[in-house]
Amino acid sequence: MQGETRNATLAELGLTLPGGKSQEITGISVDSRLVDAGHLFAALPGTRLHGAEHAAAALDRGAVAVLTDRAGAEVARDALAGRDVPVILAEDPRQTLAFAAALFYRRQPETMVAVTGTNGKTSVATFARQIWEALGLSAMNLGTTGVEGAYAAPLGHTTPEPVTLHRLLSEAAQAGVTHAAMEASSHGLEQRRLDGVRLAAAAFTNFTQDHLDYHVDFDAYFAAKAGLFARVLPEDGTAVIDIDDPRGPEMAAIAQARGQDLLTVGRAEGAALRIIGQRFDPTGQELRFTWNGEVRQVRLNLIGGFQAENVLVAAGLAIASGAEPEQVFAVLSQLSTVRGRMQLAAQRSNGAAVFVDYAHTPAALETALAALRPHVMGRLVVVYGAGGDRDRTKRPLMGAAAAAGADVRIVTDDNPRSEDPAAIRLQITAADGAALDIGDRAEAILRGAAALEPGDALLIAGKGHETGQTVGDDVFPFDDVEQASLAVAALDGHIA
Ligand SMILES: CC(=O)N[C@H]1[C@@H](OP(=O)(O)OP(=O)(O)OC[C@H]2O[C@@H](n3ccc(=O)[nH]c3=O)[C@H](O)[C@@H]2O)O[C@H](CO)[C@@H](O)[C@@H]1O[C@H](C)C(=O)N[C@@H](C)C(=O)N[C@H](CCC(=O)O)C(=O)O
Ligand SMILES: Nc1ncnc2c1ncn2[C@@H]1O[C@H](COP(=O)(O)OP(=O)(O)OP(=O)(O)O)[C@@H](O)[C@H]1O
Ligand SMILES: N[C@H](CCC[C@H](N)C(=O)O)C(=O)O
Ligand SMILES: [Mg+2]
Repeated sequence: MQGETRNATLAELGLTLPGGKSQEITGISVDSRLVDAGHLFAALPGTRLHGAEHAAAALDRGAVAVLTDRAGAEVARDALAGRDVPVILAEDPRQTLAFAAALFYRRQPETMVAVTGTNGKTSVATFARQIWEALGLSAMNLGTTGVEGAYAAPLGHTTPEPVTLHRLLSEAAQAGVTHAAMEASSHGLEQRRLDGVRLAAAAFTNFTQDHLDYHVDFDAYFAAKAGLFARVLPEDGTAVIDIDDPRGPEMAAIAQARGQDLLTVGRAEGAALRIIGQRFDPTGQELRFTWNGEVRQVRLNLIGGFQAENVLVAAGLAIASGAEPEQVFAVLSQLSTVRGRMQLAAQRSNGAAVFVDYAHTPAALETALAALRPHVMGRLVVVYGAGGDRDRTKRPLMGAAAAAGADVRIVTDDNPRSEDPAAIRLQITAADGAALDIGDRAEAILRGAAALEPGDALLIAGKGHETGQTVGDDVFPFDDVEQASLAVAALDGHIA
């Protein structure tokens, strides 16, 4: 289905031309290769080049107007010379583009929320969608796992660029979606990709090191995330902040300085949604929390202490955007995890559980194992590996994390890509000498599941939701969740 596209004048998109001239456009493109006749070409400064270098190509493909900055106009001077094409100069063309795209595609789900933070974005956005669905609303989430829920579509980015984003929001709204939760990646915020979205509430989960290849330093990375509250969320919006994170109070202060309402989450005293107790069992946890001082208790069929924080942040977003708190708390027991993130994939007939998680860094493996431990009375078994053609230094660190966190370890292949798989495994076992080395991932999973005694649990780490294994240039179908079921069925004689 097409979004509510139309021909629009630049003036309708908030783009004024010198001399009050008018120009109609049929679409907007940020990439010259995607320009069609009648498009506005947004020539943006990039990390590798200025989009204005491709202005000539965009015009050849039929662009009728160009949006850029001063530097871009300079770059495109020759290309534009002699062509009667209006150029809109903007201080911050990415933000101008975001606003123009919002006006061009017009419709958005009525109630929109966004979540930022280093970890937990996909989980929070998914839980928010599930809460709304359980309340009978037409809802979706948008992010790393694509667009999911009442409207579905694949995505290439966690936070898509504004043209794609607003086309999807418009299509979804037209399909009847009224509630949407989106992930705000730090790249997306920095590049103003979601500046045109009308948010009722926004959330912050936590802040740890990541993406320092893109942001110049830690402070710049924090500033990008803070932009969600300092710039994107309007003053009448509500900020939902996890104040347990060391940077949470700073984020809350930024929101308050804008006059936004604050809904705090965490274990810390004073949190509006405050975790006061958690009891873990093999398939989930009992969560005790207070809402404005009043005690509640709910069952969460979710593994990992941190999921309670994600759930309460999602509940905070639902409440902040208009849902009835009592109704929200009543549906929390129905929430299920994001695919491939601490997902219960199968269970042996002796009760031992098999989990699949996407942990593919030393810190993530450490966190995943530590989060599983309180759920497990017996031994923790882990099947893990490391991808080829990726950071080699993480391999021994992953070995050390597994050795420290799990009782029984099997090192296997992840996505070897162009590397020798056995050599990758050796670099891991260098730091985990007691681990078994079984290259074939299906066999490793079978052996891991076979080792499970009552009360034990198996974590299959590294590939999460992935559905293929890349060996050389080939991608073979491979799904950890499916392999876990097959292994358990083979061992116990039934499909789990
Ligand atoms: C680092 C980064 O975010 N780059 C984004 C940025 O591209 P860039 O600045 O590198 O672009 P460039 O290659 O220098 O080109 C400059 C401009 O010229 C245009 N161009 C380029 C070539 C051409 O022939 N014609 C043309 O018009 C490009 O579309 C671009 O607008 O602007 C482009 C258009 O908006 C984005 O597609 C591109 O995302 C790239 C593909 C990307 O991989 N981004 C990742 C890192 C990202 O955004 N990830 C986050 C999540 C991260 C996480 O949490 O894990 C996400 O939200 O997905
Ligand atoms: N609140 C949290 N605190 C600490 N770790 C978390 C939290 N939530 C999730 N994680 C860890 O981060 C992993 C990824 O979770 P999720 O996909 O929800 O995060 P994300 O922010 O969307 O990540 P990405 O930037 O990769 O899309 C989980 O598998 C888990 O190990
Ligand atoms: N986005 C990450 C995912 C890694 C997942 C892991 N299964 C691997 O293949 O290394 C990367 O490409 O480095
Ligand atoms: Mg994500």
